Amino acid sequence: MSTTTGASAPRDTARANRYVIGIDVGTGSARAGLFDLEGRMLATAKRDIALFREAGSMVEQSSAEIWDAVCASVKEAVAAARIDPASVAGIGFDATCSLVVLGEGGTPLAVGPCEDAGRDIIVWMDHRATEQAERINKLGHPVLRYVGERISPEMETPKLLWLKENRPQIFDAAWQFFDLADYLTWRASDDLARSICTVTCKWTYLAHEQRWDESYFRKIGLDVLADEGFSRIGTRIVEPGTALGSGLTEEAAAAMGLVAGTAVAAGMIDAHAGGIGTVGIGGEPQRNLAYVFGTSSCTMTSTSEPVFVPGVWGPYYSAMVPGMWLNEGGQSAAGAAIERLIAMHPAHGAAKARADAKGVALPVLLADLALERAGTATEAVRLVKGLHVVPEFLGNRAPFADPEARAVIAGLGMEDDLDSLVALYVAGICSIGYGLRQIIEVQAEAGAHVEQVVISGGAGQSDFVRTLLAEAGGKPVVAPRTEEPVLLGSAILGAVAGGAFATMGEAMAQLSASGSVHQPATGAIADLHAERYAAFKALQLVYRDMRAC
Ligand SMILES: Nc1ncnc2c1ncn2[C@@H]1O[C@H](COP(=O)(O)OP(=O)(O)O)[C@@H](O)[C@H]1O
Ligand SMILES: O=C(CO)[C@H](O)[C@H](O)COP(=O)(O)O
Repeated sequence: MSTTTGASAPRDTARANRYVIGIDVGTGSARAGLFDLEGRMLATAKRDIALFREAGSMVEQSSAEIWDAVCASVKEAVAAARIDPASVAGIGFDATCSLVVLGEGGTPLAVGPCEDAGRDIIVWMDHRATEQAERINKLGHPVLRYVGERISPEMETPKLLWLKENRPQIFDAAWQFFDLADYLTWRASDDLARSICTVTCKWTYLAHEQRWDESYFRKIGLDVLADEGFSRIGTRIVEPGTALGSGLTEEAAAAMGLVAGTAVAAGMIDAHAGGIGTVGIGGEPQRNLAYVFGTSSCTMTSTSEPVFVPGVWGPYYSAMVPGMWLNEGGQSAAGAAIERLIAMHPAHGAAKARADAKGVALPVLLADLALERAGTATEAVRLVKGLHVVPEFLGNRAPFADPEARAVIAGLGMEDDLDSLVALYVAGICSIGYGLRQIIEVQAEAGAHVEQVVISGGAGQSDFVRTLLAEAGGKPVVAPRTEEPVLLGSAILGAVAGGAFATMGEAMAQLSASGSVHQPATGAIADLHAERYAAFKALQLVYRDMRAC
């Protein structure tokens, strides 16, 4: 699928007819967006990518498939925009924080028991390393202060430990372990540099001290990585947006339909690219909480000084906005939780057929139906009538850092009609908003205050969702001007690497702007959300106490 828009040429002649490309690899798809140097997207293209699930919370992907999807998307976007490939100043990559395992010469290695080398990625949402994470947490090493006190099984060191303990032949044979974004920049440029963003947020690199902590690796049982001088996980750590190697290799350029030597930027995790594409709004990143609502959700808060919030990842130095500290929260399942919630309802099949016939995704159809039935997005909460959801199907990422938390649904009846499915959908979206509110409150108590939420991600494109999040979450939700803030964030990296802007700060300030603003609820609707938020917290708590039996 690709789309083109008929934007007029940029006013600044030095910047006219020069373009940048952003690539975003989410959980479900790889996408490329081609932007001019005023932040307008001229074309985009997308390829879906496969996800393989196995018993034991295992979720795997293929790096070769993802690379091919990236190249095909770039080629299609460039062709759709009808630009001269030589006018592309730079290319940036973001991706989910999944672990790629490659053997000598870059050959894929099977990460799981199915022994399929076509599955060489342990996906971020894979919880196979929960036991390893728990063991690491019990050791209480000081680096854990910089991951919100508790390492998550979604991070890379527990996953590496799992590989070493469960698939030692693969662990030993591995030539490089990459975060997915770093794998992509290596494929593009042949440069093994890692991004500060990936290794600080997911691998325990201490960016504020510019070092790995050897004692951590030794203490948790990954001493071999320290013995090797970290050569398999990264010895050159660079700022996102740094120009890598000599730009695109001949091979990568041919696969993408671009010119060899085109600047390739050190990349970022996808949520962080969403942050870069949005927090520059208003010129004061610390006022804005970047909320990236896709398969998962991420809350990205920037501060000048480190703020330690137990249960919220970080503080990470310079991992998103250069020179600022980052706290990262959110939920492991957000869009995925809504999908799971509605899939359980008896009317799901019929509703899905209706959505397919209209050519829209089911959550989009349900949002339209809720709006139709309620009259306004604000009134939609009244459709919910006693239905409460805690959507923690894949644990609580923040503020409890509890991967074993589970979802609660209260108030179900025998209804099997479309209206009750619509109500369940609305209750689910409200609960995503209550989870956001809980993180904002806990962070504020610790000293990280935000004034507004700037939204990105696939689910964040819906005005209905934005309004409900503002009303349930209790903060204004600002939609960026661009319809693709994550792709824009990634393109900003490419623009800096290509020399179109001197710094990330300059590029962010010039290319991000706000669109619509959705205000928190007032009056009776605010009271209703306050009551429902209290119910959300009560259910969360009561289930935590009873889940062992
Ligand atoms: N209106 C909506 N309401 C709820 N969820 C939505 C809506 N639109 C999209 N989504 C969800 O957003 C997710 C896709 O977002 P996207 O950012 O493209 O995903 P990713 O980058 O994780 O692959 C899916 O889980 C999808 O169901
Ligand atoms: O952990 C994360 C960021 O730190 C993300 O949740 C992960 O990368 C998946 O992203 P998405 O929901 O966009 O597919």
